[in-house]
Amino acid sequence: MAQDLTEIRQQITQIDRSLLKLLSERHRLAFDVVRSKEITQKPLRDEEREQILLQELVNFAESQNYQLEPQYITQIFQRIIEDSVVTQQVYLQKKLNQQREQNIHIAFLGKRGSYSHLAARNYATRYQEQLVELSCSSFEQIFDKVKSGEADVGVVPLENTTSGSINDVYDLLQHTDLSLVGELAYPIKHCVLVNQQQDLGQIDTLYSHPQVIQQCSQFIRSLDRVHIEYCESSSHAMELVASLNKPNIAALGNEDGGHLYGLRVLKTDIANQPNNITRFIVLAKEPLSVSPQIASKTLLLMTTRQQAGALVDALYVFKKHQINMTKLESRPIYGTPWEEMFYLEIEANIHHPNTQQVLQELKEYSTFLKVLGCYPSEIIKPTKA
Ligand SMILES: C=C(O[C@@H]1C=C(C(=O)O)C=C[C@H]1O)C(=O)O
Repeated sequence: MAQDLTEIRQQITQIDRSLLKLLSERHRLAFDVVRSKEITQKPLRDEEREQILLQELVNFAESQNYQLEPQYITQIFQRIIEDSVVTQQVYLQKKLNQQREQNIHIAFLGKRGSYSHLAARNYATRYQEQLVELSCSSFEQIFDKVKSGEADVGVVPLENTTSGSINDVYDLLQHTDLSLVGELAYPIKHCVLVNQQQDLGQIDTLYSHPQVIQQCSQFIRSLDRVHIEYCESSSHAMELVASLNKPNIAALGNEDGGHLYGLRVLKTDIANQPNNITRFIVLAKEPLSVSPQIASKTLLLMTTRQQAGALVDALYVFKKHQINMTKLESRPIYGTPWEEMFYLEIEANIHHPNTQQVLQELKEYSTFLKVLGCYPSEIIKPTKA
């Protein structure tokens, strides 16, 4: 006779609790590890150890006949390792930058429930800090709030895996005195949110932010003649749809935000690209010190001479010093037609002598060069088994 479902579920709950206890024990060991590395000055990340560990776990599971897919084991442990690496990074960074306040004031775009709000919360929980939320109506306002000291940090989106670079933010970076102090990747999961029990056929008007509309263009095209109402942010859209309370309208936003406004999810996963991730950057008034034990990135602003091969000459400096470039972006310079400002993100710590040498050499090929900031690489690339 089959076992009673309630009993089986009780067993599952017990096992899950045991798993949680073990995860917590492993999490705590990350602090012992980082304290040991503080003394030995070893880099926090050791991809060789990670690879050996993953392979051993897969082999062990097979030898024990655990009936678990190698890919499943790898995925779970990649996530566990990521937690360990980030925990160690945060520990070192907090020690190095002790001026960080406990009650962190964070400025972000949109109201409660916006992606920027959720990303800002994510950043604050990483550093286990109390969050005072400062909702802003434009990117410019976020920059201003950080500049005036009203906000300790501002969280702004820089690029998205579907719609690409966020030009307005790049343009603001061109003229700012603020420093980049962090980055974080936040998965964007758009859905259709409604007030009542309606179905998709009844919807003739969609409310959302232009970026969201762009990222869901294929889904929107698949609908019959819908009208688009552009909003300041997806949270404005959700709030509006909730207050209008009409059967023919819907907001495109995220599930958590929707719950906040009492909306119901009508359809999930509507983005053109399933892997829809936004990379946010964190801005502060003062630059951050990044421990040499942590993998870090630096964002540079640069203009080159108006001559053939000028950019190639500049880029060659990175190749010569074996510095990996993670992003190259260009934007027009206002008031100077046809000249471009280049944004270069490199895997390097600004304090490292090699990076300082690179900056020296770059001066020869550039007409303007500015360091926008150096920050821990918080997007941990998982090691393959
Ligand atoms: C825990 C360590 O730090 C990092 C995290 C690892 C893990 O979680 O297993 C493994 C190697 C390092 O990248 C370690 O060095 O052992």
